[in-house]
Amino acid sequence: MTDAPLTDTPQAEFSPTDPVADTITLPPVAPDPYADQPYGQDADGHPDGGPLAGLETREVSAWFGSRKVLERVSLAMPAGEVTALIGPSGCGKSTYLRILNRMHEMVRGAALAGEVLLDGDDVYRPGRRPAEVRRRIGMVFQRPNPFPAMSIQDNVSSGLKLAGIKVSKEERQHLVETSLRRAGLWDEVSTRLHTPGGALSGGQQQRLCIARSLAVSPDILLMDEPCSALDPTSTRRVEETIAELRGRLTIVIVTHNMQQAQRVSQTCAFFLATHDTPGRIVEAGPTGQIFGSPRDQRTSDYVNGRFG
Ligand SMILES: Nc1ncnc2c1ncn2[C@@H]1O[C@H](COP(=O)(O)OP(=O)(O)OP(=O)(O)O)[C@@H](O)[C@H]1O
Repeated sequence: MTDAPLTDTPQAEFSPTDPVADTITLPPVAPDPYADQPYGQDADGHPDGGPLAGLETREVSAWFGSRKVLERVSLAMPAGEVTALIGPSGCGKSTYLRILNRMHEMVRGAALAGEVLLDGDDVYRPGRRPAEVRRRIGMVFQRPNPFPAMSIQDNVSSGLKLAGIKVSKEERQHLVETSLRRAGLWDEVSTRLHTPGGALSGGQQQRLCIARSLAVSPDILLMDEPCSALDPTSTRRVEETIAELRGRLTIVIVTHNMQQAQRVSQTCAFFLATHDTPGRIVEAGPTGQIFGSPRDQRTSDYVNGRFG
């Protein structure tokens, strides 16, 4: 947590016309620093490969135009764990999440200051390509967004195409199965991989989107209220998937559901903004502590439903 005066200025400004910022939709990503790395399996053919990566922000501030919406947010999101971001509407949780994988810069007039360290290396380092960052830091959105007319298996492998990753047919089939298994969807769809993604239920579609993100073997998975459009049963299934993924990759989830934050996360950060101050972290720490014995009265009021 930081409580410094408002003296910083934007260190980077972006525009949608920035050719580098546009590369998320322009495969292939070249040169590919991970070209030799097997996707979805380690050297022994087991799912996953490589060490787990953590994420950390230092003094991150953000603006939309001249309006500052985040103030010096410092937070460590431990490798292999689930970190929950909680706080009232408008306090900057989604903006913060989108800063983590360089999606913030896709908004005209957006700016930021501070550092975002993926395994100690700043994702905003000059020369670092946004598309490579977004491949290592995947994102699942509030509303499931599969390609509705595309088959289930093509939905999963579309992530590879978007990232410019070339694999053989056999590797692709293996990856589709591995990703669907890890997303907890394989048993429900293995006999109908050629049917359209749009034919699945909302909860299944969300797990399909998780599988699509997993296909490119990200280090980090960002989830922006992934269950807010789902019924309780689907929500429980997605939470089970999150629990199964824990330890395999690092997850950061925005949620308004306090029970969900307690169920799925090990670390929790409480954000708060007021009408004339930008969003900042009031308190962050082990989830048990944030909910069981918060240090700040505002945290206590929020997690106990007394405001927001
Ligand atoms: N594209 C944008 N252009 C201008 N202002 C924006 C934009 N996106 C968000 N904001 C503003 O930034 C502030 C933080 O918004 P953000 O969506 O990050 O909050 P949040 O905590 O995720 O809210 P919620 O819980 O309702 O989703 C808000 O005041 C919002 O109006």
